[in-house]
Amino acid sequence: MASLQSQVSVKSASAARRQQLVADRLTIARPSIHAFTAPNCRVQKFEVVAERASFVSSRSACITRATYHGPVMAEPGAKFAIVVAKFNSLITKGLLEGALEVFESHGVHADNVDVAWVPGSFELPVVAKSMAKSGKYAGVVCIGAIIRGATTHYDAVVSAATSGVLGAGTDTGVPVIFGVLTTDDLEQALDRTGGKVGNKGGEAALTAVEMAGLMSKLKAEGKAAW
Ligand SMILES: Nc1c(NC[C@H](O)[C@H](O)[C@H](O)CO)[nH]c(=O)[nH]c1=O
Ligand SMILES: CC(=O)[C@@H](O)COP(=O)(O)O
Repeated sequence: MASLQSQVSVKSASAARRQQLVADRLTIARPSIHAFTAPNCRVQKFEVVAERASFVSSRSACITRATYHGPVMAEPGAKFAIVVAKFNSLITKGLLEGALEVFESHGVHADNVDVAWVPGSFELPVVAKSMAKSGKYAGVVCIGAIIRGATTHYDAVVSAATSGVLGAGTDTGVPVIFGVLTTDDLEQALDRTGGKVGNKGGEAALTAVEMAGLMSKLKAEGKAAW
């Protein structure tokens, strides 16, 4: 497609030159025009100087893109699971409360949220994946609090929990949400458990509602594999 500069130059070119440029351009452009003559697409007569603008406007009139968003309210009857680590339970109990409150305020009845307790964040993935694979839940929230200690054990647990929770979702097609704090100290964790940074457990629950609704829409239109 010719640049805007060359289109402007066409106007000032001699008549003969102008005819040649038009012929060249329409030859170049014609295949593109045919590409957008869909049944509902009205192909406008292209005036050479304004050709590019007309082409773009005509093209945009022919795009029928589908766009999907997840909802903020859960579908009626949708069930969710929360897998929560006992380690650092001072924190994880607060994160769990935040998640339960958000589920309740976003259309998920308390009876439709199952809670499974595991020893530590390292154990979150195996239970999360198993529950996701059961097909009983629209989404699974994983809650943990990994707080750095004196050794590199922190890194091992963070890595395992992160990749494990990710895999539980991608392997099953069920949204599995990472509601696991990874902090340098207790204060940072408290700040994210209803403190000045909010409640990350509640945020994870909201993400679960949105993702579950999105997957439901995509599945309904045959656009999600699971
Ligand atoms: N240090 C933390 C742990 N460590 C325990 C592991 O998660 C795991 O239970 C153990 O290695 C046995 O497999 N877990 C946390 O959730 N948070 C921590 O800070
Ligand atoms: C995240 C951990 O595993 C960590 O809290 C354990 O503490 P430490 O490294 O002092 O053994």
